[in-house]
Amino acid sequence: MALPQVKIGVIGGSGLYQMPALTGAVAQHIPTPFGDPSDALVVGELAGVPVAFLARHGRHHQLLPTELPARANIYALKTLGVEYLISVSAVGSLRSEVKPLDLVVVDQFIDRTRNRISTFFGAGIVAHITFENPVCPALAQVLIDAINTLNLPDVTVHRQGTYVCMEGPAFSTKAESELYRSWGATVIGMTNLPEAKLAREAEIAYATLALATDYDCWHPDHASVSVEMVVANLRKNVTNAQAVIQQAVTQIAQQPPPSKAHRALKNAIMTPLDHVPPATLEKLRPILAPYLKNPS
Ligand SMILES: CSC[C@H]1O[C@H](OP(=O)(O)O)[C@H](O)[C@@H]1O
Ligand SMILES: Nc1ncnc2[nH]cnc12
Repeated sequence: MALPQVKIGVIGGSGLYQMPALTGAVAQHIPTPFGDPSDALVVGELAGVPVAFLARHGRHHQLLPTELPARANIYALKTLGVEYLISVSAVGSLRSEVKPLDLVVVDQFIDRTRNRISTFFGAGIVAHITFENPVCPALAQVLIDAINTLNLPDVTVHRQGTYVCMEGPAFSTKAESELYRSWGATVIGMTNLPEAKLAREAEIAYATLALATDYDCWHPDHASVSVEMVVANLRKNVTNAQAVIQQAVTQIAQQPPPSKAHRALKNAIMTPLDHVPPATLEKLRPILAPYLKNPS
């Protein structure tokens, strides 16, 4: 049976394993050439707008950051027709002004992962996407506007910030935490960078709504991060996150923001497509479709 087509995707991280506001939800199991996604993609409507939701670590939080099938996740979302992808993530704060329970609309990343595959390319096709601005500024602005429109009581929003993506699963040492602070980074997590790269390769606009849950382990006046602390703070602000997503989705549906990400491969593919092995072209068909002579 043909899959439903949905323009907006949401990846929920720690603490956001489902979206109760999603109506008419149907679970879609979408196998991909890169394996199975983290879980079924749940397709339904948020305030009347079709949305696909995916629990990043699986609905029971059973996948480590290193084990996340990021390629399958992004590929499956692309197969559904997703053009805008909102990531919701728990992060540690590396700055005193970003307090636990604050929201950060991240605009930069630093890659400290060591054991992830963050490209769809290879196997006879080479491409180099531009990644100077890893987050789609137009989609990030939608998140900021959504937060401002909601006027949530007691919520501080930071309109930009650099997210260090570490390998995990252990949290950082104090020396690492201080190192990232000396680099000027704002928050730390373990998941978003591979997703952002793969979404760009798949020409999907990507933005992150980061929920600060702790001060990692650098702050002299605050206890070091623990799962207990992260979960307690997530419980408090996951409702806010869902409200922001619903508002953002409404705004995207009313006025889809133009995004350069939607043409990210235009000048990125090095290998002439007639020199790419047919099996590779077939595997990447949903991603390469606009550039193929015979797209369907
Ligand atoms: C439960 S604390 C560490 C865990 O939380 C974050 O996950 P996500 O980005 O999916 O919200 C962090 O990256 C770690 O995976
Ligand atoms: N301090 C931290 N480090 C890495 N990932 C996190 N997720 C939430 N808090 C974190």
